[in-house]
Amino acid sequence: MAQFTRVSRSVGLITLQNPPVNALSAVARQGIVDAVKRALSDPKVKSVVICGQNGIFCGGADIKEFGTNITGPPLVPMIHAIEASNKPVVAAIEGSAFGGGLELALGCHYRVAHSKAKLGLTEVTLGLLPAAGGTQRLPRLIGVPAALNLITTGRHVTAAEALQLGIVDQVTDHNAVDEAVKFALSVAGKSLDARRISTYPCPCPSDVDALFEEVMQKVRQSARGAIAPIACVQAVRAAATLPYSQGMEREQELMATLFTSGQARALQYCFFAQRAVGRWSMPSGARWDTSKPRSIHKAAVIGLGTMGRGIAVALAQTGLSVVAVETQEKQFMEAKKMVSGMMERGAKRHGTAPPLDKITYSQNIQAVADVDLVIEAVFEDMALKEKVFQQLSTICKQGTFLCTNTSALDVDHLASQTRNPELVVGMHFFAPAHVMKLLEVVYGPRSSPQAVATAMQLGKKMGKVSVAVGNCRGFVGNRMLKPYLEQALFLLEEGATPELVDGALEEFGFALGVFKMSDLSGLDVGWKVRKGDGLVEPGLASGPSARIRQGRRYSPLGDLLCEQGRFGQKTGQGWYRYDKPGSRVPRYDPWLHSFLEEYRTQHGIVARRIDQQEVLERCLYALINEGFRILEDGIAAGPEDIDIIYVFGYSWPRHRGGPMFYASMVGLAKVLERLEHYHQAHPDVPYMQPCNLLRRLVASGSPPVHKWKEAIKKLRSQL
Ligand SMILES: CCC[C@H](O)CC(=O)SCCNC(=O)CCNC(=O)[C@H](O)C(C)(C)COP(=O)([O-])OP(=O)([O-])OC[C@H]1O[C@@H](n2cnc3c(N)ncnc32)[C@H](O)[C@@H]1OP(=O)([O-])[O-]
Repeated sequence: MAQFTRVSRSVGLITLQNPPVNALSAVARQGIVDAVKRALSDPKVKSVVICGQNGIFCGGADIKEFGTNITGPPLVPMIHAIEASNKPVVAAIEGSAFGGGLELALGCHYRVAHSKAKLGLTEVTLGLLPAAGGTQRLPRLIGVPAALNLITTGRHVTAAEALQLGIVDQVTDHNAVDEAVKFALSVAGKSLDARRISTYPCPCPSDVDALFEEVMQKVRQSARGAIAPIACVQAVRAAATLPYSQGMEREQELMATLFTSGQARALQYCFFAQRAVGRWSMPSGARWDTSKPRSIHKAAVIGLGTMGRGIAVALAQTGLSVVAVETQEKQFMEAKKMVSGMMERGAKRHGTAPPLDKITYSQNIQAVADVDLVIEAVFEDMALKEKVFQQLSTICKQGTFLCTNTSALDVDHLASQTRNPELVVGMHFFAPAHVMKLLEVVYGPRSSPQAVATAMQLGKKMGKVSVAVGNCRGFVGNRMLKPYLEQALFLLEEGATPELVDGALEEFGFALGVFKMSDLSGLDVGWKVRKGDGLVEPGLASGPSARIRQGRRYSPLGDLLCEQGRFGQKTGQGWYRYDKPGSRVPRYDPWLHSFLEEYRTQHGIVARRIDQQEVLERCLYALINEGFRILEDGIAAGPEDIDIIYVFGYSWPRHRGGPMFYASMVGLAKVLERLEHYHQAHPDVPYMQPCNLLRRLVASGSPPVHKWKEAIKKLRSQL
């Protein structure tokens, strides 16, 4: 797991060999300890280089070991031994040096990085802190403010930035290992007194207390309830205020608390779930590893509204040639300007040239004749989309994949409008499409595995986290959102306020509560859908029967707001009041509160006190219950798919691991009991009726979330 060789006569080369990312597993650590001993005891070796095989230095501690009985030599003494060595040790950093990997490099006396390498203390993203001396060495090397920034965010820095910050000593475009060997030869025999970072004083601004207070306040605000970023600040504070050995003790103490926390489990689950969704499968048995994608060189976007513009930018930024089609003159002119602006701003942020020449614009749909893939993003109207798919089917060359960006409509019905339904899939982007990471790839019963594989691969190329899901109304994300939104409205009817509901959800960790989110997306969007579904009735009848539609409880509150022209931020009024149309800061609106009171009086509802616990249970368990139905229906292959969709597309707090993981943490029996309780209290709300799958999982002993897929398969086979 770590190979020792002697190169250039006097350099001991230690190569980490633990594919795919050279993680520091027990065996790898033992390999390093043995190789270092050998290098130090070999009189022919005058200096040492540590590198990783296959162009990657080290992905850090082995995350798979966490939660198990960890054996093998611990990291901290191993790194101390390297730092204490009397022969210079140089880290040759290629690919990535993350977490414990960078901590290992910081224990070396010098660091040489390839120009394409990325470095970072990423532990915070896994609910941890850099506990192999990272919180104590990095501030000593680059100063407290810069170290705080890196450690509390876990962000990756390029080799160039690492050089500028002083993390690495040299950056090369050539082979980093060869350069590190040359470097090692040049420093052999030199004094190492000034190269052991743990002996450095910690450069600190004069007013340490004020600095940490300010940072802590910022971190608390952005952490949304996550505990690791706060522990990171506390550990760096120890570096700034205590001698190294005491700082290390504090680092270990803080890590001990984080290591066994539910948040760390949730974040590590998300890490693996994000990778697991790439290994998609379809009910037909088609899979990621047996389905070959086709390469896409030229793509088209039809419809340049908000979504279409974002999709066109995302495609062009990937390097594809894009044909952007908009038939309406006004929208066409506006979109051209907006798309160029978006690309210029993106390029400025990344210090690159905007890919303006990648996009050609047309007002004629015939312009898509020679593209490999089309993404339709016209208005969410089935008749309109049907027409577009019929046209595309005749215009496009043989074999062109036809994708729809619909957020809820029937993908299979659209496929039925074409000559080759197997080429049709959904590519459901989230707004703004060039920024948001999530992509739902929706397959219908006739979508070919190749069409799914191609959309998944294109999503990956665009930097998206793509999740393959089955076809149903709203797919996974929006289907689960419906009962969540519905409960929020029922809570208002019964006595809650938008402030109370949003407060509870934001305290749970959502970036925005449900009502602030609705104001941001526009209340008219759902109104149009409900009208289409025949749910909206004009005027305001009173009494309980006015709140039953299609045989189930219905709240017309959202419709009533829309009738008043209150569409949310865009009109300056919605569930909150805004200073002017387009403003983003929600303010308490006395009108809304009187409106709610009048509404309750009219319907004979006596407002009652509702607490945050009830808000969370009703909104979240209704959503989770629908998640179980989605699993039962086979629309999502496993809980990981649902959780990743919620974390990346719906701002579900990552440190709570996604709704299905959260349910497993709460306990399935408890979720079931609360659903039963609320269903008894509200028998006219079918979403609250516990799903069969949930009952059966509880009956089978509530297996942990990573065993659900297997359990569901078994339960299905018993039917
Ligand atoms: C005492 C305290 C010590 C310390 O302070 C704590 C830490 O270091 S915490 C650690 C801090 N480190 C981090 O936060 C870095 C975490 N890792 C990464 O950010 C990316 O994996 C990396 C950029 C390295 C490569 O990206 P890429 O090229 O797109 O490749 P990919 O991402 O698809 O991964 C390929 C496969 O490797 C797997 N795997 C990966 N890393 C680890 C690991 N550490 N362990 C185990 N497995 C790991 C991954 O699951 C996947 O498996 P599979 O079965 O094929 O799905």
